Amino acid sequence: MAKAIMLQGTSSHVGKSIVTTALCRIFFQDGYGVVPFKAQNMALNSYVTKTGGEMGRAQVAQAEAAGLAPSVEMNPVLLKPTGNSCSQVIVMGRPVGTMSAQEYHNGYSMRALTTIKECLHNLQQRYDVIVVEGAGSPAEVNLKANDIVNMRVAKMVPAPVLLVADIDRGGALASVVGTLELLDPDERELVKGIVINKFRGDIKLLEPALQFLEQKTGKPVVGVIPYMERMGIDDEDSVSLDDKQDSGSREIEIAVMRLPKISNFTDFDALAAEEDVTVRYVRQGEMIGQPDLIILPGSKNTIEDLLYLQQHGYDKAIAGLAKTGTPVVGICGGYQMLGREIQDPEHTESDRDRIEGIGLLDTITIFAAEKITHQVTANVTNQGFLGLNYNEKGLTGYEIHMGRTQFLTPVQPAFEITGRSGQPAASPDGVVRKDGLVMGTYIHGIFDNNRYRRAVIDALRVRKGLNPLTVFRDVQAEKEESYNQLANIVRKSLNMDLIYQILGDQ
Ligand SMILES: NC(=O)CC[C@H](N)C(=O)O
Repeated sequence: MAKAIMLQGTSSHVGKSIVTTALCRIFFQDGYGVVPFKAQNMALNSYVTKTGGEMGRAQVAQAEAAGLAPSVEMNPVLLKPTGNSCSQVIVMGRPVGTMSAQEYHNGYSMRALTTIKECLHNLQQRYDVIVVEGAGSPAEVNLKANDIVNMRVAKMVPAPVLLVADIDRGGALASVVGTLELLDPDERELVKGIVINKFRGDIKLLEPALQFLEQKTGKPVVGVIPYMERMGIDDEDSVSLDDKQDSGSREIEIAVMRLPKISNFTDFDALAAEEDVTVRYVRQGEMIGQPDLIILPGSKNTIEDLLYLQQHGYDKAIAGLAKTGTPVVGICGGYQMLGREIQDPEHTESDRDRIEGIGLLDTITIFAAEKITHQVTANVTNQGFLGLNYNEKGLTGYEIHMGRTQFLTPVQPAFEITGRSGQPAASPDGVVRKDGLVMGTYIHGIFDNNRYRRAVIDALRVRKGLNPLTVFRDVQAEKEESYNQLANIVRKSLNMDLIYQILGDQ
């Protein structure tokens, strides 16, 4: 039977996910069979497992840190907000419907608890340590009755809890004391320590505050973790996307349209980490400017996001720039938008039956109720995007979509899908427009393919009269390195003896 430890926060975005990831790697380094768990996640930045199940990305990073292949048991419930206070509810990797917040909290969430219990039970049988993550704050007294992710889970496991507070924003002391005050006595009893996260400054100045906290609450401060710059580790939700800094001013500028319902924004992280690339998110009201490439990202609600582009004149701006030679890439929802029309006869995403697309590709997309979620492998043969003549076998990525795209005239596909969820496949994917300036694809994560990413960037360089760069980055190896670095920092910052003692007391 596994031992467990749970990270809960004084509010969202205090850094629970990253501390959970760090603990997963620390226990992994120390030789334990460790597994992450978060009962319910709310995020549009999802991932597709080997068997085609959808789950939150933070648990994927945690699984990788734990040396495991991600599986939906680690995050049995995923809520993907679609707009109008509704979410698509994913249970064990598959969508079970779109529900309003009311329907979910007052009717459905408690039913999901049985699944959550089963997953926990299975993981407890198979691993030595479970690192459980909560969500938001456990002290939302109005939501507590239907909570399936914080204290109810802690009691179910049962797991000792570390309460994480963000000191960077200020108010950390009050939020720790206040959170503990609002918990029921048995819940408060489960909290075994406090973690101060995102600290910058002089620790000497903080020390009296730590003593105060220990005296006031009777709980030990388990550690103070320094503020860490982004370490190339996947974030949980689009709150973090808005915190992302554009990556400086480098030779190649890629403008990514910041759609209100952007999904899978991790598609662009590997581009942003290139030394010669700036990824600039074009937020509402901002100009697109004169980038070297425009990317329309994936979207949980293609029609609403296309309407957003139209309302702000971005559709015309993109079409205008494409006309004067700026290359455009659309990924998944962005690919759908680039076509002539999108139809949603069953209203799977919005109330509209149809909407006119940006019209850069000769395609039409029709939404179907059945969702396609697969990890894919793909080949690319003579891909002429940006005038390249690019060939590579065994590219990897994943598909998450309800829409099916048809070609109105014969087109040059962008990729050839050769495998889906481990089964052989043979189907064309996407389009490269004849002039090589516009490309659409359903494959998320396509720029995580190291050689392909570099080829596209180098083609952009050549268009600008710059020489190609002779660099090769292995983003997967870099990620591994980031988990180790993270673990080193957190190990130094936390009293690991105390954490092992808390684990051992179970
Ligand atoms: N991941 C995406 O971009 C999804 C696009 C669109 N919402 C669909 O389901 O087809």
